[in-house]
Amino acid sequence: MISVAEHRRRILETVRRLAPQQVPVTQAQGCVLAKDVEALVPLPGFDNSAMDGYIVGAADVAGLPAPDSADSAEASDAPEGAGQPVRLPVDGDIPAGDTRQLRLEPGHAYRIMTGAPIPAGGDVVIPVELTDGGTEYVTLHAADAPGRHIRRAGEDVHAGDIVLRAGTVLGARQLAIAAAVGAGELSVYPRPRVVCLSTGDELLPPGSVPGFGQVVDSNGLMLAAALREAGFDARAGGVVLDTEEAVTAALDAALADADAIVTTGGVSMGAYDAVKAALSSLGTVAFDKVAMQPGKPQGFGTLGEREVPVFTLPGNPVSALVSTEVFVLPALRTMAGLPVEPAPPPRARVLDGWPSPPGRAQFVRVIVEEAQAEPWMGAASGTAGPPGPSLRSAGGQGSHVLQALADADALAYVPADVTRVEPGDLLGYRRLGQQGWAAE
Ligand SMILES: Nc1nc2c(c(=O)[nH]1)N[C@H]1C(S)=C(S)[C@@H](COP(=O)(O)OP(=O)(O)OC[C@H]3O[C@@H](n4cnc5c(N)ncnc54)[C@H](O)[C@@H]3O)O[C@H]1N2
Ligand code: MOO
Repeated sequence: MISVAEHRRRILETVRRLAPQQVPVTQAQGCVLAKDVEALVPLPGFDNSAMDGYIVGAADVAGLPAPDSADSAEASDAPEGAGQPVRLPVDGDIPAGDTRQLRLEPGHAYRIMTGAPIPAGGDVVIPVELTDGGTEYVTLHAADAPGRHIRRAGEDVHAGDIVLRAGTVLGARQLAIAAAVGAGELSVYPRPRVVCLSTGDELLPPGSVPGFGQVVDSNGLMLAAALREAGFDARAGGVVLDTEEAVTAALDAALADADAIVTTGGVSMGAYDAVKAALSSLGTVAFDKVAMQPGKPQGFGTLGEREVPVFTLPGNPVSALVSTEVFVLPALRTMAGLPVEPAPPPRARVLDGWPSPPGRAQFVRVIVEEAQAEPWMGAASGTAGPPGPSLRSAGGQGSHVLQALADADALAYVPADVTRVEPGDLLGYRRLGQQGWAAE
């Protein structure tokens, strides 16, 4: 038997980051940038209005009171005539998207909308609330200092600025700035494409009601979904019969476009273990017993000229998912240019206890009990944080037990030398089905 760490090391020493590709900015979500993104244009791209209102020259509104003093203007000791409303002719509307390069004449106004370009000669925007809202003529009651309510070209980003650095993971906010500064395509490490093959004569496609001796292929669906949840382009490749020929043909077909292949089933000691049979004469896949529960029978190697990594996982559903979390996801993250693990695993105290097999690391399906369900916006700043969460077993820990797997929030890790977990013990755990990677 080899250790979990040894098997992981062998996998991580074999897989390589995929070659960078140019992809449209609309398809780059979740990818890691391979090159810095430089702004083609400044942000904002032009001086524009932050309010719906009127754009006027500073000299025309110099005598108006500031908005917050408008009500008390008459009582002030301002000179005669100061504070009186100003009436200006309105030369037209400037809506957002107006590409005319307009000039504002002294003594005139334009009605202007939020986001619309400021005409030459315009100094200050008077929000519509401080006016009578006129369209031919407008009466203005108050005015701010010049520049107010104008968003200046380049105040956010200058043309030529690096807005995103190579290595950044492209999430929603990063995609927004890349698109805003005019990027059409980005150089990224692509998301690995993965095919998940389910081997077994007993398997029926999802949607079937199984008869005696039959089992629905839940693995293909589950693993492809888990990999997609983690940000990869995974698909279930369907059921493959337990013959060497069927497995060889399915692997050949998957090799056409997959960057990695995951199989489940057919890797233990059975007389019909077709995956072992097919791969013994193909590629570099080696089969090992790994000191873990569940997930003991494992195979890994590469296939074909592109040296596509192949993970042959055990067929028991819990074993397949645990193997995916422990071996497949770190490998795919490496191929995608991401850190091997999304973040250091948190640790929490165990509420109950359970036995753990001697000499094997145990991956336990657990419920994470939050100590305090406080909405994040309700937390008062400057006070001591709430106590951390606790862990309890999600139920049956057999490698066929789907209910506890479905109910669990996380996998807790019990080192190989521990034979019993006691209430109050501290265990590291990893949330299941969670995204949210941090860039290095
Ligand atoms: N004599 C021994 N027998 C077994 C050993 C061993 O060391 N000596 N190891 C056991 C362990 S541990 C595991 S894990 C399993 C792994 O077996 P295989 O990878 O060969 O998987 P199968 O035999 O094909 O299936 C096991 C189990 O899982 C169900 N299964 C398979 N594929 C799917 C699927 N796509 N969706 C849902 N369920 C699936 C299958 O029906 C079986 O019940 O071997 C032990 N045996
Ligand atoms: O190792 Mo198997 O994966 O326990 O059931």
